[in-house]
Amino acid sequence: MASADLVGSPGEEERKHTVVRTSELTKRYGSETVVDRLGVTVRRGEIYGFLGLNGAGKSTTMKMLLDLARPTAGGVTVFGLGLAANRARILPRIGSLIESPSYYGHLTGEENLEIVRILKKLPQAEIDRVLGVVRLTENRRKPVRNYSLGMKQRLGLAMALMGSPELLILDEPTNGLDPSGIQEIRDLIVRLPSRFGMTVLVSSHLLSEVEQMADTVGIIDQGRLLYEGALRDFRDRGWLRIAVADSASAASVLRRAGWRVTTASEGELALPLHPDEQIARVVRILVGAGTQLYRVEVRRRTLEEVFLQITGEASDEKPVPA
Ligand SMILES: Nc1ncnc2c1ncn2[C@@H]1O[C@H](COP(=O)(O)OP(=O)(O)OP(=O)(O)O)[C@@H](O)[C@H]1O
Repeated sequence: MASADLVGSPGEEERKHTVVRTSELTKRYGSETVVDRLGVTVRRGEIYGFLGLNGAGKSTTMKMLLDLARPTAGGVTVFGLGLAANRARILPRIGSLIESPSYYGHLTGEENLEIVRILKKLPQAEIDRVLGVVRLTENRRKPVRNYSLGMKQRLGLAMALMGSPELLILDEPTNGLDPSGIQEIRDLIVRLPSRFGMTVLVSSHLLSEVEQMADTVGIIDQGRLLYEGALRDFRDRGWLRIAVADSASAASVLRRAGWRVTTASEGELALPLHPDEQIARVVRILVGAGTQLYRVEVRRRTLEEVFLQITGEASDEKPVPA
């Protein structure tokens, strides 16, 4: 049975809203499982941040989405079509930048794009368009070997944008760039859905980066999907930090009253975030028990804290109540 057959038959809704869906997607190299029954869903018009430490399986997954690696098991649906049986219909609608861009250093940016243009049978004007999008118009006649790393990466992005693909798959596009290069690439990516109606799947091992670009995040570790959801949901979750003179006795006062409390550090309590009325109750209980209360603050979780918690590396100094 072809692996695509494992993917459920896509309905009209699926076609409309879902651009990529993987089902039980698995890749093994020898005895090593590098992608493990992965089920991700990328929706139309969103920027999906694929986040994981180095070696988590991001590149391998992206290669399977582009038919550059064959799944050991499971399937991939793109634009509502099973990839295994519909490569010729799907792949021309995807642009990609996997690892570092391939270009000829002795040719100019324009000449490199000309090669892609001929391969994809696109009109001449497409070169001008993508050069404009990535802001390389002024440097179009320079040999690429004289480009900065950031310019080379923008050229790679321009190549991926040739022909206005509906889906763009970018593997660590800011890797190795300096802060201004990172900013440039990030700004370009963020605007793609609204400017061109594109859907973007972008991987990163940098939490701060995903946080600044993505609508949805998928966290992968050792080939497994640990979390998939709106980035907003992470930010909205948080906890209360209460600074008191004696945290041990204040914690036992609250626990006796039925509250879930952890001692964040000497002199500090941490509670899950509650609505304001409940915070007022907590304060009343503490003050009523004679606690010296110095400060009550709401702390939002950073993506990094969420990530550390999910990957089981959270330290005890950073309690993250559910
Ligand atoms: N062709 C291959 N043969 C054998 N093992 C491979 C192959 N490609 C990748 N791997 C292994 O699969 C695992 C996942 O690699 P992958 O490149 O997908 O991770 P990643 O999350 O993209 O990380 P990175 O950002 O470091 O590329 C790694 O342990 C890697 O060594």
